Amino acid sequence: MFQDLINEALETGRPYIKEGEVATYIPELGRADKNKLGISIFCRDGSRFSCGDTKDRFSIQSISKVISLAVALEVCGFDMVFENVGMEPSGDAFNSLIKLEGSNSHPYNPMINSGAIAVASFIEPKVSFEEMLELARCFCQDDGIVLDEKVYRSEMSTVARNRAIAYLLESKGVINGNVEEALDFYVKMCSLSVTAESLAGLGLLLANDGVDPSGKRLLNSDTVRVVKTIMLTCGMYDGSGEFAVRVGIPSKSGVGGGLLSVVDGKMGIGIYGPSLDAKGNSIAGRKILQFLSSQMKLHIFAKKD
Ligand SMILES: NC(=O)CC[C@H](N)C(=O)O
Repeated sequence: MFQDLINEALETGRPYIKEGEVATYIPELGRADKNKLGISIFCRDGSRFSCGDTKDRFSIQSISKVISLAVALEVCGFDMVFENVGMEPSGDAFNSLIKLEGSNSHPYNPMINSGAIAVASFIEPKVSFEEMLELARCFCQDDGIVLDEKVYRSEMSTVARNRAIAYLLESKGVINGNVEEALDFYVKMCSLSVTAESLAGLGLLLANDGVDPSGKRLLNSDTVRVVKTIMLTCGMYDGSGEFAVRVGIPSKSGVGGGLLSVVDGKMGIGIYGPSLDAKGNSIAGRKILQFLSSQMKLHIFAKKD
């Protein structure tokens, strides 16, 4: 029954694929097949449902900002992170540097590039990339996660804009360490290869207050609460407000086509759909989640009867 609903959700999203495009500003992402579509749902009771291209690997891109924020909160602490990065939606594109000029020069939030590059600079001296890779595997329950070297090299060859952001952050005193190391760390985190299933695993961890399916606590409760709140308000970039109204499930998108969603206390949802809308969010993914949210009353403010 639930499987039927998921199949139906996927088909509800599929017609929208043609209205979007795959990202091409990172050349390697332009090679993705725009027609791919898959959804995985991992529930707290241990049941798992999948439909479509849920085992295809793609780069996590901005969804890594969730992992990095969680690790930064654990390793550097709440105060250190939020003294340097805000918690407000920016209303601008994910790669914007407009609001970095002016009196309040801090990045608006950790879910956009400027904020995540700052967060990378906080973590990088304390946690190695190899350790982050291992953490990502644990959080997602997926030992198959590796650094996608092609995507990494491709992004590094077109990284000028993020490099500009990083140096602007240094000039404002937000980044104090080695800027190039922070940038490299950020791009490597974006280049982790995941599947819709890995994202469902990560979603379940967050839905379950930071406790993995074996009962082991991987993240503090406070960390998980903060991460989910920032996902709700800022996870879909300048589309976050409308998404919160229409779907109402804390989510994070990436330009690789991934979507991570957390139905609190219930389930983690992972979607792969590389055809993106103008804001860089999976276009079919949005529609799938909207369908599931209304059919299953998953909106955080859905009337419970
Ligand atoms: N929105 C995204 O997924 C952006 C991530 C990408 N690596 C970038 O920095 O541009």
